[in-house]
Amino acid sequence: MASTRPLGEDISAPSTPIVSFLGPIASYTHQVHTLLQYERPPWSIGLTDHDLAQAALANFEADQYDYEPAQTISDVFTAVQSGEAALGVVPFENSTNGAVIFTLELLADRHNTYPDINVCGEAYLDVSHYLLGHKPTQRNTSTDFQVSGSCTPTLSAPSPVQPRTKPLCDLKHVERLYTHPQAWGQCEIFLGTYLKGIERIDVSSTSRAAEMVKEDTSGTSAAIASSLAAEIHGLDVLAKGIEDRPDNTTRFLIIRKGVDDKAKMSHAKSKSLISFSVDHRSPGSLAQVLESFRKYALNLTSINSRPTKVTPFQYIFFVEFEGSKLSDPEGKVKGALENVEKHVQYWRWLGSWEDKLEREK
Ligand SMILES: O=C(O)C(=O)C[C@]1(C(=O)O)C=C[C@@H](O)C=C1
Repeated sequence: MASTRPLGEDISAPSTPIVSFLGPIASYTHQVHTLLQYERPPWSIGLTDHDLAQAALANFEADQYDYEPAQTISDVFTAVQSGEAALGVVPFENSTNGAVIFTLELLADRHNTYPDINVCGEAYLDVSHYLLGHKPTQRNTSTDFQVSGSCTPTLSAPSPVQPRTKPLCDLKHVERLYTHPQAWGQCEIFLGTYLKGIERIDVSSTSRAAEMVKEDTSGTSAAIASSLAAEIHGLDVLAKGIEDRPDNTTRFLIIRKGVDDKAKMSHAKSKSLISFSVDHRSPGSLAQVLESFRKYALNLTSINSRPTKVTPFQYIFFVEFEGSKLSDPEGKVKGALENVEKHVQYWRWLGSWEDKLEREK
């Protein structure tokens, strides 16, 4: 996608910086842009896939970047660490289903594969999942197609939770489902009501799931993906808005290589992320790390952990807090991090960026 031109001494440097995202196009990572959240806007009809990719990531000022789909989240990290991409977009957490462990695993960086990766931004995207596939043919249509939209009360579950939506057609022909592993947990009520027991196959992204359903000519596969993926792949919409909660939102992190010098001048409300490990034999060591933030009145916004993979049941922790290491006029972040350092075996600052969460007033 990108053309090249000499830039200083590095003749291989691309002329237009690249944004790497989890592809293929029409993944949610690709749609970190409000215009394409739910429907493809009228102006986009007739655009090529490449044009769409350009438009969808307009969060990054579309004309200033080229956008390149990566096959996995780790490919996004590799593209940024190698300098091939100027920025990368990776999912970090979902409001219904929690942390995206693939991204945490990469941020844990146990073998120092991504020493220069730095989080420089975040974006929130409302995620509405569609069930995509092929409408049943006459051969596999059930004659008694009815959808009540209600779960049958049983002795163990006398008041089952109701799905928010009903299928648009009979789903009896669906024999297998594809999606990104993060999406199952966002649609459990619908799946448990209408597609209970159907085989689930994990794939690298929701848009790849849609591609695979398109490739399966038997018509018996379905994907959980975006409405944009339905349009791009010409798939039938079998159900709309199948997520369990109307406020289903995914938070994406924007990563870059090295620190953004411009961020040093920012006075915006910020967040920062660190990773660390503590000596598990020493009681209270984690509490002492967390106490550092209380001492400097820095609000914590998330805590996660992943196994160290050195000793079973020992963890690498991730703590996110309000405040910026890059713009810290009162020295609160500096003070807290100096304190953290006293109580950890190892720690790493992973970045500070502008807080984009719209909080309820
Ligand atoms: O598969 C995609 O479309 C993605 O962008 C990944 C991803 C995720 O990993 O959280 C993003 C948003 C949805 O929550 C489901 C999947």
